[in-house]
This record gives sequence, structure tokens and C-alpha cells, in this order.
Amino acid sequence: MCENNKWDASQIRKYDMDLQPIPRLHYKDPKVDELMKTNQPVLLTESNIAKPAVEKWTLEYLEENLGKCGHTVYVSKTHKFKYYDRKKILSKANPKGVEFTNDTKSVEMKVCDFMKKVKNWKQGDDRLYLQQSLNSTFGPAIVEDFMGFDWRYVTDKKARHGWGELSANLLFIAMEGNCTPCHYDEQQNLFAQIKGFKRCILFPPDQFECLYPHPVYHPHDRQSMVDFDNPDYTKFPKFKNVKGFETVVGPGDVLYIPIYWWHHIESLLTGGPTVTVNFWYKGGPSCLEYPLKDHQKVSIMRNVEKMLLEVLQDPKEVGPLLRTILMGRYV
Ligand SMILES: O=C(O)C(=O)C[C@H](CCCc1ccccc1)C(=O)O
Ligand SMILES: [Zn+2]
Repeated sequence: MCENNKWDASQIRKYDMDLQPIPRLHYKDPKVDELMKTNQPVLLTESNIAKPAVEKWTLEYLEENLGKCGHTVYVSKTHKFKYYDRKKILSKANPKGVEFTNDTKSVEMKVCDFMKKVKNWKQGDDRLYLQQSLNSTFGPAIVEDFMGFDWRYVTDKKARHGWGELSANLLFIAMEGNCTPCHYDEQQNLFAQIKGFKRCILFPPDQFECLYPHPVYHPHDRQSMVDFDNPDYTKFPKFKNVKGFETVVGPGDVLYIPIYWWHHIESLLTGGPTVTVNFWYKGGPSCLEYPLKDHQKVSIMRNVEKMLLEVLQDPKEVGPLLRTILMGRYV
């Protein structure tokens, strides 16, 4: 998997799972559209999608131009930054506001403070991960670079593959070794790597049963319950059968992460901070044609869970009711 020795295997974490390589194609290769049309991941090389950023966004440049306002920085005691939707704590599904355990907090931080803490980081310190949507609060230089992205190319892909509206461009600045554990998003994603290298492990939506997502109402909704660093095969027996795809993205690479595909993303263990910009597009109008595609089944399962929660109110009722519906009847 080593791409002309810009990194080596000692920089990626070892997991015991069957992983095949994600195809790497020149961004103008017509095979790119064949894969995107069927929601298959593909790594695009040589693209100009975020060219100005690849050329100019050093950490110094970013510190200089990201503006003086605070940015969203996640803080974690471990290398894992498991996304946590606080809005789900106070939902009607959890009327007592039961606080779920969570080792990732989010704080507002100035870029200069973020950069200083990253530079002076030592073993045992909390890890930091800046995750901020790119918007007009950034300095004019960043806005100008952003306007210089290859919008013709990405807009062509959006139209050609029936994606919905561009919902966000998120800027990620990670410390080396940071990891975003396995989760899926309900968005099509063009993941443009700017600085440094990230190892990406992807699983198709049909691996749903092997990856055991948290319940929909849980703050860790859309995230796998399995800890890749220490999988509990008793609680999650099917995790043993998981079959994934992997690649390492470097500066200038763009990884297409199809909607509902699971992805685990880690910055290489050494080599310094990494910078990524993603392009999230809402899913297109999913007309249900049969046989249903796996991501459509995930969407239906989510709607059933949400509806049951709505009517039952108490999350503890959802499991038993589903079991009652299923037991002995749909065997
Ligand atoms: O671009 C993507 O979809 C990624 O997963 C990139 C990932 C950070 C995502 C953080 C996050 C996870 C869940 C909900 C909202 C935000 C990384 O690169 O570390
Ligand atoms: Zn994601």
C-alpha cells in the first residue's frame, strides 16, 4: 500500500481485518464516473479540486489567515475522537437528560493557541483536533484560495451523479496519530487531503450487521460501537467477518467516500499535523427502486428507529418491541 515511499507501514495502526485497496485513478479517468455512479469509493489523483490549498496552506499560513475568532477544537484524552451529538442528550428520547459518558469535549480556541498547544504537545497531554466549517469568518486570503478550488469539476460530479446541495466544507487540522473512529455520514463526500497523510478504512453499508452502530437516539448515532483498538468479539461477534477497503491519502489526493459508507480515518502516527478539507453533499432524491440498495435499507432502518422512539418515548422500550415483532415470526 506504500505510495512511492512517502510513508511506511510503521506509521499506521495495525488492525486484524480483511482490507482490500481502494482504486487510485487519475481524476479525469472515465472509470471514476463508473465507480461514483454505483456509490463505490475511489481515490482521485492529480486533481486541482483544492489546488490553492495544497500549494499554500502551511500551518503558518493557516495561523496567519484563519482569522482571530475562535474555532471549534475537539479535545480527547485518547487518540480517538469519537463524534458526540450533545443535542441528542436533551432530546425527548432521554427526558431525564441522562449524561452519556464521553471522553471527547469541544471547546472554542484561537488558532494561535491551538497551534501553540500542538507544537508543545507531549505524551500524556490531551490531544486536539480542529474541525471547523469553512465560512466567511476566515481571512480574505483563505476565502480567495477557496474560490480558487476547481468548482467546475465538483459541480459537474454533483450534477452527473444526482447529488443534493453542497451542505458544508469542513476544515480538519489533526495532530499526528489522531483517529476518527468508524462511522458513516448521510452525505456524499469528496475528501481533499491538503497536508500530511491519513489512512482511511472504508466499509460498504451492507456491513451494517458487522459494525454494530449505536442506537439512532444515542449521541454516538452513526458511529460503530466496536473499539478497533480492542474489539470485544463476545459483544460484537460479527465484527470478525468485516471486510473493508483502505487507502492512504496524501497532499493533492481526493477520496470519494460514498454516502452511508463507513469510514475510519487516522492521521499517520508520525509526520506532524495533517490538514484536510471535505466537501459534503446531501444525498440525492432516493427514489426507491427494487431490489433496494443497502444504503437505502440503512435509511429505512433509521426511519423505523426514529418512528418507534417517537411513539414509545422511552428508548428502553424500542429493543423489546422490535424483538416482539421479530421473534418467531420472521424466521
Ligand atoms: O469527512 C468526514 O466525513 C470525516 O469523517 C473526516 C474525519 C473527521 C470527521 C469528524 C466528524 C465525524 C462525524 C460527524 C461530524 C464530524 C477525519 O478526517 O478525521
Ligand atoms: Zn465522516
